[in-house]
Amino acid sequence: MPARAEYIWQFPKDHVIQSRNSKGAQMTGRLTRHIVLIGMMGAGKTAIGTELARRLRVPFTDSDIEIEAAAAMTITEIFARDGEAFFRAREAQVLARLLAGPAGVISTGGGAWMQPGNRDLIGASGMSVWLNCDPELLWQRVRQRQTRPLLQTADPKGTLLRLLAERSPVYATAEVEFVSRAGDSIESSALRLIAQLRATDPGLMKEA
Ligand SMILES: Nc1ncnc2c1ncn2[C@@H]1O[C@H](COP(=O)(O)OP(=O)(O)O)[C@@H](O)[C@H]1O
Ligand SMILES: O=C(O)C1=C[C@@H](OP(=O)(O)O)[C@@H](O)[C@H](O)C1
Ligand SMILES: [Mg+2]
Repeated sequence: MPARAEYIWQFPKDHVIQSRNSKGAQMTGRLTRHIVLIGMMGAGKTAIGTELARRLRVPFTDSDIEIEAAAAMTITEIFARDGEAFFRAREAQVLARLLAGPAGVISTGGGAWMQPGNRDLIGASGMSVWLNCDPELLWQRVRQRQTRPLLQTADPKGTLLRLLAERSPVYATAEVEFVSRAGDSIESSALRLIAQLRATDPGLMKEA
């Protein structure tokens, strides 16, 4: 039995177990591996991932939401109190735990794919999908919200563009690239993504 703090990070909380159980019957046999959404802040990993899982009737998890639940703190509070390195360690633990669970849609935080260990783990049991998004569209989506500590700088747009430039070559190593377009709704993006995933891997979704 791990110490209490490790237990909280590495194992699901009760509500996660229950939501998985209640959806388990629907889901069994439908996805042969996880669909793991990666990409920049504002690309729509959380929004499109939620809709994708709803349409596929598979469990949806988001590593940021899981971290916040385990810590009983917001991402902003975790960064402020414990720093980015602490957050990255927790993120890796949470991802490992989600990847060990039943196949579903997992939305990651924008920095998760930058860690080689995370990429290896995701590749072992999931299909990595890069939500690629135009820089201006990213900025329009993230500028409204103060929930991303990495963008709390004197020049948040410049920071976003710098991070995007640094990260894009690594994001591009994902198995699938999905281009998120300005005119598309979340719903139409999810439908287009399902079609693309089916075409990429016909064995990914098994009919129930
Ligand atoms: N077509 C779209 N695809 C994705 N997100 C969209 C779209 N249109 C509007 N949005 C909004 O943009 C934001 C995307 O943020 P989010 O899903 O949190 O991205 P991420 O998890 O990648 O940081 C959300 O507020 C979402 O409602
Ligand atoms: O890009 C990043 O390094 C981060 C992205 C955020 O998630 P979203 O990509 O869902 O906004 C969150 O994990 C944290 O603020 C760090
Ligand atoms: Mg998100």
